[in-house]
Amino acid sequence: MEEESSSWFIPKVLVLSVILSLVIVKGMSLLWWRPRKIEEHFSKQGIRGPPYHFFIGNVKELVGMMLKASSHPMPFSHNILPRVLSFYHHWRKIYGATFLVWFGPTFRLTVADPDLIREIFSKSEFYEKNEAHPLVKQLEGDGLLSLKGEKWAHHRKIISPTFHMENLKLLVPVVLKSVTDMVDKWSDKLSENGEVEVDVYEWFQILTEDVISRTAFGSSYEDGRAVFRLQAQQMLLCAEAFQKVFIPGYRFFPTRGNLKSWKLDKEIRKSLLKLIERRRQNAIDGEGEECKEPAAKDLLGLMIQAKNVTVQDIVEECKSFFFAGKQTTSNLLTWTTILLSMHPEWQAKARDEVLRVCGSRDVPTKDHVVKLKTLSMILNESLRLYPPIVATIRRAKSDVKLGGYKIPCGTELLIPIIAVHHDQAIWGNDVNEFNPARFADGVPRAAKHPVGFIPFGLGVRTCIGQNLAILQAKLTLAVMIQRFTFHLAPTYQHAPTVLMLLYPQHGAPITFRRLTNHED
Ligand code: HEM
Repeated sequence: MEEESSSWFIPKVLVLSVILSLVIVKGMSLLWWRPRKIEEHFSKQGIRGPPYHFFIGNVKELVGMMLKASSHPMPFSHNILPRVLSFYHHWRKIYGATFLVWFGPTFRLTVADPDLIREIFSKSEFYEKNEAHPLVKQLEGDGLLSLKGEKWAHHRKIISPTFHMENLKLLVPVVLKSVTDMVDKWSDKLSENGEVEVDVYEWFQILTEDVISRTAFGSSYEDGRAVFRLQAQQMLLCAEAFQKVFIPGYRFFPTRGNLKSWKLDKEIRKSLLKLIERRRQNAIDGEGEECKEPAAKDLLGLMIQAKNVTVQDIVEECKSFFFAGKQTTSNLLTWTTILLSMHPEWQAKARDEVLRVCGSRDVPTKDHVVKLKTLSMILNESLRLYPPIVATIRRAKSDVKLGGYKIPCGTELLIPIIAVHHDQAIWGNDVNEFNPARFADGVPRAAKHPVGFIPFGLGVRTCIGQNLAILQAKLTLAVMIQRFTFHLAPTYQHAPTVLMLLYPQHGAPITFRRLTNHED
């Protein structure tokens, strides 16, 4: 009997030790041997970078640099690259603009040469979007932002009509309604001397949430807003988890945060199902009725009508929309307001134009918007100096040649958009100056290279919402400029920082003063 059990025991131990050895060999290969090979492969081509450290790569130095840079505010200057992407700025000085950096055992090649960037964006058959961090994925949803292949193409085709200029023009009155509601609230807070201090970073987020809700849900706006509110709560939970140490599989543990998030997920799904049903019913009830005003096409309506789209697809696209459209646009508005506060001469130029085109009391119309050229130049210069998305990543789908470099399959290419926008070779000696006049002859003539300006990305995966963002920004700024002059509040601290997007670390307190010709 004893003999029998020990004869079982030996093979078991053997199998276990073989498995363990295999795991160790695989682990060592991934964490030690492969990084050496990759470093060697690139070093033969003249590409170097900070040396790989076992398991953590360069994360420790990288996080250390970023934390140090954001530990105190900076002077009122637009030379923000050293603060915002300190690791890139630091290692570029040592290794040149194209270098290898390790995010744990994942390696990324930085690419800031505009010719190479054009090649990456134009050859989407060789380069795909990389897999986002699981928590970011939870935030951004499995929608347009992250989908790939046929499903991405199908969704992009369905959703595109929402963003055609003709459709967006139909949204102008509702956007204006949200904007005027906001500035009316500021007016109500004016002190006796006609001034009010507001943190525009907070206010613009509420505004853009409102506009995104209308674009996404159209006539179901009220119910849709409630869904977005639930999503916002879920995002907060994700953001909290993001700041904790990352444990693989953590999101599957029944922690308090995860339980809350799963409950929210259920509620979101339930609310959306109800919303879709009501919308379908309204469409049936309304068939044959004469429509007085043409209604703008919205994400929900288009997706409900489309073939091969499930409720889960709609849930994921809503997440994607909310994530991609809300804070990007509110950050553009925030940085532009800060810039116009720092540069009163440009604020005055913008005001002259707005008053000339729209008058001092009338709200801007869709026809006015195209005539606001100075405002367009200001927005472009704001997007150049303070791009809300500071970098993007692509992944080589197979072994591929990029310029003269041999890029192995799986290499992640990090494109530091903000570094391209702050490159003296592309923008000239005044690269760090706020000079909207450089865009006077249009975007293609502003820089020495056509790929020098890429705030919305490039190629097939370019931002689908850019027209909406610019339209909303122009309308908001036009109304603000018409009613108030503004400057930085004494408590403002200049501290551009990245947490997924470029945002003002200590908020954006701005003092608004009512314009004398706009006293109601
Ligand atoms: C100032 C505002 C905005 C900026 C700076 C911005 C920037 C970008 C950039 C750089 C990309 C490309 C990312 C990449 O190639 O990896 C992108 C993609 C995208 N953006 Fe925007 N965006 C803005 C506003 C919006 C708005 C308002 C929406 C929607 C309501 C939106 C929806 C999207 C979507 C869905 C994608 C993915 C497109 C695809 O892959 O097919 N964005 N955005």
